[in-house]
Amino acid sequence: MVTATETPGAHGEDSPRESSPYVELDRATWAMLASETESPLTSDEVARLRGIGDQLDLAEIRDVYLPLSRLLSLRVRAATALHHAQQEFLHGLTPPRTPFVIGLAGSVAVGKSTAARVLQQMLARWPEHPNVALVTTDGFLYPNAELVKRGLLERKGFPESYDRKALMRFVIDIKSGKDEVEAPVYSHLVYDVRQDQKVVVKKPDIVIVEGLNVLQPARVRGDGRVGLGLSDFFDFSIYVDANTNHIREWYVDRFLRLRETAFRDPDSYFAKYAALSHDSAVDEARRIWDTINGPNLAQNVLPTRSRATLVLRKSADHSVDWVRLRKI
Ligand SMILES: Nc1ncnc2c1ncn2[C@@H]1O[C@H](COP(=O)(O)OP(=O)(O)O)[C@@H](O)[C@H]1O
Ligand SMILES: CC(C)(COP(=O)(O)O)[C@@H](O)C(=O)NCCC(=O)O
Repeated sequence: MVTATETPGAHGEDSPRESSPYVELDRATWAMLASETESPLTSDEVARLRGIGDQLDLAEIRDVYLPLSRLLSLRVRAATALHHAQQEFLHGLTPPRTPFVIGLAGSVAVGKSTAARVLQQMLARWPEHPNVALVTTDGFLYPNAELVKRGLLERKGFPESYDRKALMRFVIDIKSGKDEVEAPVYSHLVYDVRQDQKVVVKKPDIVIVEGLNVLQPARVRGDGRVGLGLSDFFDFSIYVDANTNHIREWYVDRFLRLRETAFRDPDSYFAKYAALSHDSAVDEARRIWDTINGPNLAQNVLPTRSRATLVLRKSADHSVDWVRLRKI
């Protein structure tokens, strides 16, 4: 028997206490949901998936990601059955197959990319859906030259810094079952979109779309009409969450580590920071956080959390403390 908090309770703030659409489970209760399933990843594989500063070990895989991959696999199977039933009803008016699309949102430096890579690997081990693609939305940022033209270079990551039409087209093409869909690629090293590179998604069973703003609702147009938003095409969505003060510390710590590694590359946009003293580097990282990533989190990212099907809440050491699931 699994016992859980019926309302968002101490951690939630997104809905009234009665008839909450959410159920909140502490880590131990969530872990029990997959207690009889064997973890498909070895400790070497887990080490390869770990991002800078992330706390990811076999216990995290077993307690947090195994129940999630079971739940997702169950939902993929149900979605496939529903698609087939509807296709029969519509006499083939719908595409013969449509991938299961997972949106994965959260702040800069919260560990979205590690969570997405882990899920990709774990979901690919299920024989029913071996082809799991991962696409990050940073490829859809406008190139720096265009951001400069629009006066948006200091707003990288804000909703308006993306080519939202192209991102929407990409997800619609994926959901329409196109055999091959291309996405642009962003390089953190050069801090810009790579004009010479593309990622090709071929006949995927599952696509994970990871990015800051994937849960943003559709915009109201000038004439008052509301179109479709990206998340209207998601079969499931995940928000990676943590206390904002912790995320700010993780961002600064990561900046200091990158200063010892990636920033040393002469091609790095941040090469100018490699020579900074420790204290000046901390000041610079805090400045970037306090002027760009922090305000974007508060104004655009965090307000979308209540839209997620699942919230993974991390504690100060990066391990997931509790999980909140939309139960209806
Ligand atoms: N300036 C940088 N140079 C090299 N790699 C970076 C830089 N900034 C971020 N990264 C890497 O890019 C990935 C995505 O980072 P980010 O968008 O902050 O999302 P998250 O930390 O939630 O995965 C991470 O693996 C991070 O380590
Ligand atoms: C590239 C990002 C906007 C993240 O994009 P995402 O993949 O979430 O769409 C972000 O990592 C970033 O570079 N922000 C700008 C400020 C900074 O350098 O941290």
